[in-house]
Amino acid sequence: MIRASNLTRTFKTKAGPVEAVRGLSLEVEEGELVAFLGPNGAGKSTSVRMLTTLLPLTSGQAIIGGHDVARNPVAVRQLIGYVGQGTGSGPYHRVRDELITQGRAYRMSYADARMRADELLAVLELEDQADRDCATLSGGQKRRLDVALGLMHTPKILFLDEPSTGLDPHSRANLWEHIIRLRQQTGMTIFLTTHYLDEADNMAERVMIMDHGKMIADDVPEKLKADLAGDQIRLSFQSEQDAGSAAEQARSLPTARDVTQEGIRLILTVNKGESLLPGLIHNLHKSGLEVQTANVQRPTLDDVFLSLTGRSLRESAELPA
Ligand SMILES: Nc1ncnc2c1ncn2[C@@H]1O[C@H](COP(=O)(O)OP(=O)(O)OP(=O)(O)O)[C@@H](O)[C@H]1O
Repeated sequence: MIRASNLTRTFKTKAGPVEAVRGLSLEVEEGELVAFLGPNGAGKSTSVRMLTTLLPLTSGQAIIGGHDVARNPVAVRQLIGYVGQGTGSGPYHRVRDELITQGRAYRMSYADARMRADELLAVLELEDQADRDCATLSGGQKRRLDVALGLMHTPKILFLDEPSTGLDPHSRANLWEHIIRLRQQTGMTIFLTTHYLDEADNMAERVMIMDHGKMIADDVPEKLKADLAGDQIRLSFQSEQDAGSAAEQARSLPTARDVTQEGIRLILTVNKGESLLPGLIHNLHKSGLEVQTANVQRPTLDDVFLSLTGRSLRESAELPA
């Protein structure tokens, strides 16, 4: 559905060229929900804008639904919906009218546009707001309207650029409920960029991580976490000496990637921590080492980014509170 090979985009600025995207290749199949993650300035928006025909490519090729974005942008635009970072609605227009105007821009008849607008108002639970000015909507309602605007022409692929940034947790969850329901109903392909690691982790079937204009990881979240980060088993002992002896024993485990001792505490980075823990405690007990406390921490996508780049995505993304 989406295929990009070797995409680059260089901006000319007074301070010199900025290589925002440096050889990006990716593939997204029909019906997939893919999240594009990366810190500020990684090149996510620039990539999405190229894929959606909004920005010319410096080099490379992008094919969307069989159409080349550079050669046949009109056909691509018919296939895709794009919801950008800023709100797309005019403040003094009524919500339903705004949707109808959008439909008319896609050459729908007034009757069809009106019907589709009412359908989307229902799906996105904006019926009660239909006759209100867009300016009076809450942040969450505005974002839902933006999504509805992007869906007026029934696109096969929806691009969402940071759809939930700035929304409170309740509105984020609500927006996601709507997006997931829409997807279940239509089987739409969804490509989104986000700063929210939990959102990418929970919602997306596949996560692509971008850094400095390049793709540095592309896989299902569970696999990225297992392969690149691993679980952390945290144990504590009665004495530093016991922790030291346990560390020695733990280092001989074939699946232990890292063993760190901090006083009476031991941190093991391993594969499949939960299934390893009971046997580990049993073996330590047999050696006369009593574990006082034990827990397993599952990795996050931030741990994946950290293991790939040595930086925390959370910090470099300057997340909103
Ligand atoms: N029109 C432009 N002119 C010059 N530089 C630009 C332009 N647009 C983007 N850039 C630069 O390209 C790089 C990538 O920007 P882009 O907006 O694609 O990143 P991003 O990953 O989407 O970041 P964010 O998460 O902050 O939205 C940045 O260094 C940015 O300053």
